[in-house]
Amino acid sequence: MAPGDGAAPPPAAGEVFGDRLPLLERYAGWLAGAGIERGLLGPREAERLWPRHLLNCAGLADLVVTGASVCDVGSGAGLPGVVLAAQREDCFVVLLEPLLRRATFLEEVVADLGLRNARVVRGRAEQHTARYDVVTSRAVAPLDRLAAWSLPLVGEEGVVLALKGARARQEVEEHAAALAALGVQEVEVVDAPSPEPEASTEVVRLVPGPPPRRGPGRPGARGPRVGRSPGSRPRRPPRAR
Ligand SMILES: C[S@@+](CC[C@H](N)C(=O)[O-])C[C@H]1O[C@@H](n2cnc3c(N)ncnc32)[C@H](O)[C@@H]1O
Repeated sequence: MAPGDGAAPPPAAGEVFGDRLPLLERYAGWLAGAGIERGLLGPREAERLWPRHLLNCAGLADLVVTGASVCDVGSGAGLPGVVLAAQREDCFVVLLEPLLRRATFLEEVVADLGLRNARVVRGRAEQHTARYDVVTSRAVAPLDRLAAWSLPLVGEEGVVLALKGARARQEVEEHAAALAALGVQEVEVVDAPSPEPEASTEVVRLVPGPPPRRGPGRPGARGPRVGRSPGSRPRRPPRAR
C-alpha cells in the first residue's frame, strides 16, 4: 500500500533533520496513511505527527554513540527506531516488534524508505537473545519491566535509552528498588530538547553494572547512582545531514 499524505513538517523539522527531511516526510506519509488505516496510530494523530511523534523521537539521536548497534524494543509503527535509522546512517537499527500486523508495516516502511541500516525482527524483548550497544524504547512498559527486558540485550558497555517524557523522573523514583535489584549501575534522566517545544522530552538512561554475583557486597547490591553524570555521557555524534 502506498504512503498517504503526511501533514506538512513545521520549520523546526528542517532544523532537526537537515538533509534527511525528505526521508522523514515519506515516513510521515506512511504513518498518516497506512499507519492510521491499519490502526497502528489513532486517527487524531495525523494532525500532530511531527511534534508528538517524529520530532519527539528525534532527540534520541544525540544520545547514541557513533556506529552503534541499536535495538528498538516494541517499535510499533517504528517509533523511535525508524526515525533513528533515518537520522543516523552510521548506526544499525533492529526494529523489534512481536505483532505481525505491526512487523509487516515496518517491513514495508523499511523497504520503501530504502533504509539499509534497519531490519525488522518479529519477537518479544524477553525472548530475544542478541546483544546491542544501545536499546531504545518508547511507550512500551513501566520502567521496571522495561529495564528487565532491555538490560539483558545490552552488553556491559551498552546503555538503555527509554523515552519516557514527563513521567521520567517519577518512574525512576517509583522503580528505584527494582533497578537496583537488576544491577543497574547508573540511572540518569536526560533532557532531549527540541526547537518545537511540544516535542521536547525526557529520556531515562540506564547503564548496567557487572553481572550480579551472589552474597553481600556484590556491586549491584549497592544500588544505582542516580542523577546527572556528565563524565559518562556518550560522545555526541555529528547529526546526519
Ligand atoms: C504503545 S505501543 C508503542 C509503539 C512505539 N514504540 C511508539 O512509541 O509509538 C507498545 C508496543 O510494544 C510492543 N510490545 C509489547 N510487549 C512487548 C514485548 N514483550 N517485547 C517487545 N515489544 C513489545 C507492542 O506490540 C506495541 O507495538
